[in-house]
Amino acid sequence: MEPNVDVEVRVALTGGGIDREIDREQEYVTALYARLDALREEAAERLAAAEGREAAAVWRAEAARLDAVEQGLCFGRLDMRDGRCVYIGRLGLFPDEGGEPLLVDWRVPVARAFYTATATAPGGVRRRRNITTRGRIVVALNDELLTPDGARDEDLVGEAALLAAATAARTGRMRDIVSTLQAEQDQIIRHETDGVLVVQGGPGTGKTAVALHRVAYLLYTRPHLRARGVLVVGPSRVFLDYIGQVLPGLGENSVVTATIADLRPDVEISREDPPGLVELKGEAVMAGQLAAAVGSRLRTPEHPVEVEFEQQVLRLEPRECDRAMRKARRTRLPHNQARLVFQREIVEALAGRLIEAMEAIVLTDTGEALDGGSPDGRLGEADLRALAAAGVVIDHDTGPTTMLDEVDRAALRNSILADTGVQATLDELWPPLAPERVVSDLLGERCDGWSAVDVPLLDEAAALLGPDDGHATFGHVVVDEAQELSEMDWRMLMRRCPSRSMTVVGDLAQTGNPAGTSSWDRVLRPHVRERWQLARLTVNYRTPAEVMAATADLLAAYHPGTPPARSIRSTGVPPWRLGTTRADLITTVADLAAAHTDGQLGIIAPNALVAPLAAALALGTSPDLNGKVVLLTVDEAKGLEFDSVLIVDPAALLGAAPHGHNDLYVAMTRTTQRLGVVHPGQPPAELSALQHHPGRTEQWVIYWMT
Ligand SMILES: Nc1ncnc2c1ncn2[C@@H]1O[C@H](COP(=O)(O)OP(=O)(O)OP(=O)(O)O)[C@@H](O)[C@H]1O
Repeated sequence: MEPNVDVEVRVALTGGGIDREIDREQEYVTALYARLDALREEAAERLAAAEGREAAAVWRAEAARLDAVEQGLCFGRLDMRDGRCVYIGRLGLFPDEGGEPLLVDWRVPVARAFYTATATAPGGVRRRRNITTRGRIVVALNDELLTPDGARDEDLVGEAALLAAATAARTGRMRDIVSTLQAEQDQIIRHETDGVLVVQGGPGTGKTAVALHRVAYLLYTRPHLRARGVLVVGPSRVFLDYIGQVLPGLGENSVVTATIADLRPDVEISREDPPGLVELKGEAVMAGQLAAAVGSRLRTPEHPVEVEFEQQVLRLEPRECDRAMRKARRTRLPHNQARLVFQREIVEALAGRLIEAMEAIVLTDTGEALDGGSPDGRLGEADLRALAAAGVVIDHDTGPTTMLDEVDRAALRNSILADTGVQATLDELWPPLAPERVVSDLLGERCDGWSAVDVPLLDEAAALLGPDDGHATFGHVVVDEAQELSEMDWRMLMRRCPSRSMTVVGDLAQTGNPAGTSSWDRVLRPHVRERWQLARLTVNYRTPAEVMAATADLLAAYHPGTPPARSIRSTGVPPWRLGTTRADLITTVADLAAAHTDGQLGIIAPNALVAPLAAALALGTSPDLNGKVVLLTVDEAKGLEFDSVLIVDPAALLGAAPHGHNDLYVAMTRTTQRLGVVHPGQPPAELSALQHHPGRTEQWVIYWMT
């Protein structure tokens, strides 16, 4: 597809015309950087002056924000029909003396037209200009005149700049797209909902990019979120590393990024579960089972319980235990916290019994306690009559009416509580529990390490038991590759986000986790009922049309209702396959990798082949995103992209997991330019659309030629 630059503009921006325009913009951009430098200097001075005081943090953050916008400070300009000219950039800049802004922040309403104005709905804009800079130098301008006969493709704005970004070589780190955001993306970024916004879109439609820009937008427009915190959840550490530069590049350094497992750093993960178990452990019924397991540890005695305290035997009646238990449960506190209520009630009952016994002891007028009567020291009516007859004067008026004051009573309760016999009884009736114990008892497994899917179970147990100091909460949570989360993961995440303000992005056709989802409604409704909305992204900015065409059968077969995302470009290079033998598989991949020179190559292989391939390619078994060749599993490749992708043994990918077809789809859509598939034996039917590469195997370099 040709860049959609209006013909008039092409004419205007050729030869001397464009040079003059670039010079003019350079002057303006230079002035913007001068202003930025002045602000940086001021921030540095203020920081130095505030060092050691609380204000230092504010100035440190400001200095970081100003540093972050160095690249691409200004990237756009709107010429309005009313004659105004608005420069758009990564932050707002004002003249020293105040007045009209020199540069407006991309997040303010006036900047919105830069992303949404079209020839048919220009919104007061006459011309949109994309300004491309390298360092502080203006290197290109792309103009669109928003006249009725202007743009040809109403879906794409700033098309030349967009295509330049889409075809640029990848670096192993995601870049922000603030200068080329498209209208359907902008709409999501600025969506006003307070509830859950789900963004469903095919591969490469910008879901990750949009979610991260939405975070920057929300932090700008809802400043209270800075204090309450924003969490971005991704599928793997590799992925979080891949996206790690985007928010800092947008001036936002305060966001927490984590995988689900990272949210419980106290749990050490040392093993993997088979798919069947992963699926089982991810189901929401596990929460009910854990709650039932905790509840089943309470014991209401059928007969009185005898408690020994300081050589006395006290009896706790079943109804007293039952009452205490009901009172504790009514608090709806977690198990270990409700236990304190139960304990207080039981201690109170025992103390009451002792106090009653003590107060029943009758004193003489000289203050002596009279022994006798029943075994607990009580004197019955008959005893008293006998004593009176014996001439003992009982002091009913002046003698102390109670032996124990409040301090004595409190001391008595404390010593009951501290008594090991009493504690043993309490533990029997309402045992204190630890999450690890509850989970391992329920799973019936030896507790010899945890898998990643145990984490939400442990978190659930921690929440049931309380107090759970191990979890922070956030004002907004972004979930990327959200189709991978199990029902138990969702429960864990919802506990981190009491406000239920979330941006959830994913693609149901890419679900690889056997416990992942095939319905947004099913996973969200239990937590937010109707408070969620669906937005869609429809344009694929990553994968060339030729590659998407090769995935069409796969998508149609397994997700018949899902419309494919439309690629914005084609490369003219068809994806290819190469048959080999199992014996030659590793060396073939190594030869192909050695012949790849143009950009970054991602090799996506079944788990079992990672170790032998790593050895043959002299790579580590964990992916290194800085490498020219990156070796990864499909799980690790989720959300990532490479200039070229080589898929190894697709049949093994298809067969490895219940969602093998989705895994193959994910693997095929990671490329921005070229895709090759190496298969031992016959290719799987799902790849019938791929042509065998005509090249000869001794000329490996041909395979990557475009
Ligand atoms: N408006 C845009 N301008 C320039 N590049 C864009 C734009 N939107 C998306 N891209 C680029 O397209 C690529 C894919 O984006 P992203 O990873 O966010 O897609 P995704 O929908 O999350 O993909 P997937 O589901 O396949 O992981 C990235 O390189 C991103 O920078």
